[in-house]
Amino acid sequence: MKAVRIATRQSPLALWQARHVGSLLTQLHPGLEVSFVEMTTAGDRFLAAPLSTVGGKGLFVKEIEQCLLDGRADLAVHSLKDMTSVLPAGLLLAALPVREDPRDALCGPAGLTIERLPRGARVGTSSLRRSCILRARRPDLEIVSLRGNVQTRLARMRELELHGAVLAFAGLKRLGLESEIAEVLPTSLSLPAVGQGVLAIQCRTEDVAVRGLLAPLEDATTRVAVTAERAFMARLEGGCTVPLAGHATVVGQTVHMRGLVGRPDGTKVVEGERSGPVETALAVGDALAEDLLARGAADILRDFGRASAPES
Ligand SMILES: NCc1[nH]cc(CCC(=O)O)c1CC(=O)O
Repeated sequence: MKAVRIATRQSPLALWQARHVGSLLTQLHPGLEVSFVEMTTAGDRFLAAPLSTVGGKGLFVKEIEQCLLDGRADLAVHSLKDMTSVLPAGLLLAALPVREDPRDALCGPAGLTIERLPRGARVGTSSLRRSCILRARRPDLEIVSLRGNVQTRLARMRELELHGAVLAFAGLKRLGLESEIAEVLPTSLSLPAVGQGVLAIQCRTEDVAVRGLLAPLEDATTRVAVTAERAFMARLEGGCTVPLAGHATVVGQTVHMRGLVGRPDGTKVVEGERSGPVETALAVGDALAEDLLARGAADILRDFGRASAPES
């Protein structure tokens, strides 16, 4: 292959991620020509409405996938976190590179921590998961909805004079915005979203040439963690406007996963964990979902689940 076209959204984070994969590919395959097909997706066009009411996280991904299916591009780079558990026929996640730091980060003035937020502080986030987790820990906090790309959210945080805002560490790091971070939240405090920090490189299943180019970017450990996390999400997606968190790590030959389902206001949180050999990653995620369902997640899904998926 002499040239590949990479489909991407036009947000600064999406462009950074696509260019990053483009440069990894040219390092691996000297002489390969890389070009970019930049798209504005429905998710980018309806920024004013809460994501859960305009069709969910699949919105950022569907048009890019159609671009691949139509042959207008050869591969796409997504944030795995933005992808639903079912992929369209004919496409696959050909490579999952080494995961970036999956933790959430509290942005705001230096020295700020979740513990030090004053009573009744106003904290920005666009995610049901982050709202639920914050409120469960600090019921006095007022959660203010922040939408849009990373820079837009930080600008809104200042405009609205919020005390702070919670964003993904990975996105801030990629954009060189680490100086905005006051506290990186441990996963024990803020359990990450399924797939957070992982880049998903997608192509047509039948395109063996592109699959060959992408193969060296694959990280086996990331694949194991993602397999557990996405099995967990798939089992729970029946009610997808519900706060959901799931994070797996691999130590030696064991995959360990924690998961959480909660009420949006944080008044109830069902949490659990599960471990098993790496070859059983799918069963680990699935069994953890079953366990949470049996211990109260099914009630939460029944009360708060709707047809569309939230941003996580
Ligand atoms: N929901 C938007 C989104 N999708 C992926 C990331 C961060 C990068 C990643 O998780 O890989 C972000 C920004 C955020 O949540 O702050």
